[in-house]
Amino acid sequence: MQNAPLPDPWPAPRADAPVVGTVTMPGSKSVTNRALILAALASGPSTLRAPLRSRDTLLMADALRALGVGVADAADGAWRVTPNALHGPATVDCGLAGTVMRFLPPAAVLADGPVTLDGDVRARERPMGRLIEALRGLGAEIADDGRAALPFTVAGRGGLPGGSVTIDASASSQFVSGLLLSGARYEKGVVVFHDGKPVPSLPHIDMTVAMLRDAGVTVDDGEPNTWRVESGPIAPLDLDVEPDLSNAAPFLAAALATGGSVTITGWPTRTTQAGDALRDLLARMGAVVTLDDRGLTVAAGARLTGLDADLHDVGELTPVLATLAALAETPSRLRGIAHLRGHETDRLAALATELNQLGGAVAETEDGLAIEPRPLHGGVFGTYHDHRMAQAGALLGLAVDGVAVENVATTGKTMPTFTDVWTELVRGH
Ligand SMILES: O=C(O)C1=C[C@@H](OP(=O)(O)O)[C@@H](O)[C@H](O)C1
Ligand SMILES: C=C(OP(=O)(O)O)C(=O)O
Repeated sequence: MQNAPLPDPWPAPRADAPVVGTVTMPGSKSVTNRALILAALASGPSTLRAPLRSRDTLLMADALRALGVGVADAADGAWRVTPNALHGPATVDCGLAGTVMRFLPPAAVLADGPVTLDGDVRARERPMGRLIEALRGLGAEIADDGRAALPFTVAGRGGLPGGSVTIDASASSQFVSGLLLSGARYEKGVVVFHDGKPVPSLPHIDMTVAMLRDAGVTVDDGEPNTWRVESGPIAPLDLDVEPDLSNAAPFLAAALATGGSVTITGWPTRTTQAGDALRDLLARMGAVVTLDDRGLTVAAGARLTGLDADLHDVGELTPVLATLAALAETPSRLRGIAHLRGHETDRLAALATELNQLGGAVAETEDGLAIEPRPLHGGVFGTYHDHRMAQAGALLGLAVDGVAVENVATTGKTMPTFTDVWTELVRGH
């Protein structure tokens, strides 16, 4: 049976007691979409167990299917991916997924015909130009309408010379990850040099490198800002997808916003996921953090203090951390996150606007946010098609009367079960 559509705006549940509970997160978006690309380019069929099924990953699966790859549901919930020579003509809907718009074009150059990519209205504004230029530098032909953004058409020729390329990846680490993920299938492999302001989200590039190595690809990342991928086969994957640690952020923050305690099951003891930084960041805000056999438990400490942190490496945690900071006892300063202006929405502007509208004192700085705690009041929290803004609104609603989240369904970008899991956690059953 189909679930009833969610009300819009969605009245966020208010916590009338400390939030205490255990949550099992669905699979990681970043791992799932990397695994899909690698499996599509591998030398045999792959199995991806417990993959994330959400808008971003279903769009990636559909994109690969459009190119001739088999992505089939297995009885145990796994995805079986059967690679194939990639075919064009094909059209790809990137939605608002950075991982689709940045990981798919470097693979589409291997198709034997044209591949046209487009996405949501906002997707046409997300940074793409440097990646398009880099692919052209490696021998690809790409036709755009002069805006160096979506929509554009990759003239697949069944292969790419590859070689060395210099790219300014300061707008998104995904430019580098995209080139590395497909680089082993280029005739000369790929060497990517970054030249520009520091690359954000480096743990995500580490994840790319680790997953390539697990698939038998030789990668040298020993020099800063340089990544070398040797040409060669990609071994089939047999992978258990880790839980999504970034999507765990609002659930863990719920404990701190309400004086409670939340456990996320299956938290990996070793991971390249950026969300692992929550252990340190939440502890710096006063949480008691325990990683043991049950998973990761975050419990409220004596005080919820503000945070002074550089989030350059873990920018996707910002909407939840900024919202928690607005509920803290002392001011916060979040730095190193100018690139968030090119995310699902301009997240710095969106957070300042929405928190201030409910009584907050949030100022945009050149590279982040300055947050002064203030008593907040209810109202509609706008989300700008941004799943993490919707999570932020839900978090605020735990501690502030009368918060309603506009278009909470946008959480389906990475967690279609968000409102169900959230409501169950808050209600305690
Ligand atoms: O490669 C990835 O899976 C991601 C990289 C990061 O992108 P940026 O480097 O554009 O911030 C991150 O914010 C995004 O949520 C996922
Ligand atoms: C920045 C994000 O997504 P994307 O993969 O679309 O860039 C995010 O999930 O916070």
